[in-house]
Amino acid sequence: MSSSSLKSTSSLSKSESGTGRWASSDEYEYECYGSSTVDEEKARLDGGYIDTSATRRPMWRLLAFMAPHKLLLVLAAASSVLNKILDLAPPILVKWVVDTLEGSPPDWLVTLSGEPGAVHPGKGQWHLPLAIGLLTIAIFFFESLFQFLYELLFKLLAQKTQHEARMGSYAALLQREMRFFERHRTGDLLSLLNNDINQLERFLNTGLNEILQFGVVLAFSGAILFYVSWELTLIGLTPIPVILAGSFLFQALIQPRYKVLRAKVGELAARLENNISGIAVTKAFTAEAFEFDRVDTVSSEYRDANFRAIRVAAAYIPVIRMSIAVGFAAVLTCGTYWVINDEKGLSIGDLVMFSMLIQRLLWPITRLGATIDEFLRARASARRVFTLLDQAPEIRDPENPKLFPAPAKSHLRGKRKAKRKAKAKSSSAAAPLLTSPHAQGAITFEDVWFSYAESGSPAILRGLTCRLAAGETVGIAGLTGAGKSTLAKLVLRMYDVNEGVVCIDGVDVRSLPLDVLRANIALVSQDTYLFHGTIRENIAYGLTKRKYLSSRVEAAAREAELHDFITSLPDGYETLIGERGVRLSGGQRQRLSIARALLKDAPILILDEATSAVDTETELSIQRNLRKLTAGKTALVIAHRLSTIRHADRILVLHEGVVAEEDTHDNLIAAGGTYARLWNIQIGELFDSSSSSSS
Ligand SMILES: Nc1ncnc2c1ncn2[C@@H]1O[C@H](COP(=O)(O)OP(=O)(O)OP(=O)(O)O)[C@@H](O)[C@H]1O
Repeated sequence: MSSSSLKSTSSLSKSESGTGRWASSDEYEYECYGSSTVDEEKARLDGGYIDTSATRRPMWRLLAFMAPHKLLLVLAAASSVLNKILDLAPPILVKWVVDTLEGSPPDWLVTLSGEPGAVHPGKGQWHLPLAIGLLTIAIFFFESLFQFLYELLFKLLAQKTQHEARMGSYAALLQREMRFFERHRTGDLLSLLNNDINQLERFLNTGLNEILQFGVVLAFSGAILFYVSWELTLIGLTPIPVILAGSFLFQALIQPRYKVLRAKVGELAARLENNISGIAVTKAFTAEAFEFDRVDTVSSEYRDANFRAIRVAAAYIPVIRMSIAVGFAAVLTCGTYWVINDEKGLSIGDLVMFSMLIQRLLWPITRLGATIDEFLRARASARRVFTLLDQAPEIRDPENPKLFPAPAKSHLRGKRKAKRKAKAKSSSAAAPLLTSPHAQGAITFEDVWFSYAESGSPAILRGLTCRLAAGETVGIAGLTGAGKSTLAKLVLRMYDVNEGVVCIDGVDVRSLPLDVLRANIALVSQDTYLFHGTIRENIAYGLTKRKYLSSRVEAAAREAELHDFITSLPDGYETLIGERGVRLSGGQRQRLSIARALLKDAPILILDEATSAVDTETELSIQRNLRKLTAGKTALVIAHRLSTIRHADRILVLHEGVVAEEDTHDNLIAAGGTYARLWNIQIGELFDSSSSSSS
């Protein structure tokens, strides 16, 4: 997906800037836990979950989110309303039949027949049965038609919305900076993309329609009932305050339980995802029982959280049913009494219609609990989705992006050259035109301070300054944890510096569009990550078939010393490598990721421990090829094994957050500093290991 399409998808949300606070701040979320204290529970759930406390009115937001499908929503709602109105017609039809049989037909039937006697029941009279029959068929036909329409349209709307919400959330995730992923659990994010979005879909499939139809029933049958007998209506509606009070109580009790439930779903998903990914470690440490217990604990907590919610939900419906039954019984009792005693102007037809309509009004109220239940679940899910959509990425494209300086074109001749020169001169005497999306590759770190934590922890880089000329190959050495990989991450703008500046070709990386910046850098990182798919797809990662040539994929594999291995496989380049490349060895995975970087052919190549897992022979071969691999590129080669970088143009030694030494391998050895000490240790290790193997 291109960055522009990402922008357009995520812009569906009304993006505001994020709050930057994480889970555990929501007291409400944890207050219903009985077995542990709020503080214990908060500590357990601390970190890794989306904090939704700043997101307001999520269901209105959902409605606004569906604005592009306004017409669909209106048509679905109109069909639903018409269906429900027609559904109220049969009791009225029955009343007309009874009234006619009683000798007082409705006015319209009299008008239709021309004279009252024509509709008086008598042997051989077909007017009434035929009119009622035809009307019934017509009503049921349209009722069914509208049912078909609203079901189809609401489901269509649900499908469109869930797809857009999922893609919008995923686009928002793709744009988030590395820190976001470090602070959030993968399982929780997966749960948002799956469970929460599915919850919204479920609500739009059925819940929204139920709420709408309930409103229609309440308005229409309520009006008819009041018209017929306000006394009987009041008797019939007596359970409603009880039902409403029950619903509010239900809402107050169930809402915090659902919040915990959602957090538990995320926690369980995170635990399972983590465990399945780390299955090899679990087996190697025979920690199956340990992991089983850990999952058992989280799954039990999920079950218990569900029980707490179910207990409340299950009690709600029987309580409501009983209060409805009392109201219904009171209607039948009083109504029958009034008809027998000819009071309140109530006919038999009225009473029959009344008892049918009051049922149509009251029974849907028993569903109110389930509908509110679905609504609240959807609201909790919508809140999480909109929280994600609202938070602006910390690392994003600049508002006034710049590009790289255009390379000087010495081949421009004659008039064209003179014209360009004059134009450049008039615009600015010194500043080059920043018009090129392609970098030359000069990298500068100017007095860079950087710390991973937002505050409190010591800085990893403390005023680091260094310059890499375009086309230069620079080795980076230093003790473990010195900040070597951090340099690479800052060039790629995975993080922003706290102070100072990182420039490429003199342009601050924060001024460049992210896709332009990253398109100019090829990275082979310490942790090779391969995707499920074929070897070819992994080498050409991110490129569509139209964009790469098979011959270039194979050339890249050759340069990475992988081609012979690939062709020895029965399926060659089409071999499936399994999830994360599990069917390849560590060294093969590393070589594949080198090939992937070489195919990208970017002006800047970063090799971060790129050969740490390959055998010595392959490493020697890659080293011999290093000049070829890095020809015409700026290469930043990070290595523990100093032999990997000894032929670099220059070597920088990081120590205590700054460049402590900087020179060629030979000069650094001669200087006898940190580098020389590290080199001697490695040579010594080499010597020790070779002498012990020979003895
Ligand atoms: N995402 C992160 N969040 C917090 N601290 C981090 C993060 N990544 C690295 N660090 C810390 O920053 C320091 C520098 O890490 P970095 O990976 O740059 O070191 P390095 O020199 O590449 O180490 P090595 O040679 O072991 O790969 C380390 O102390 C590490 O613990």
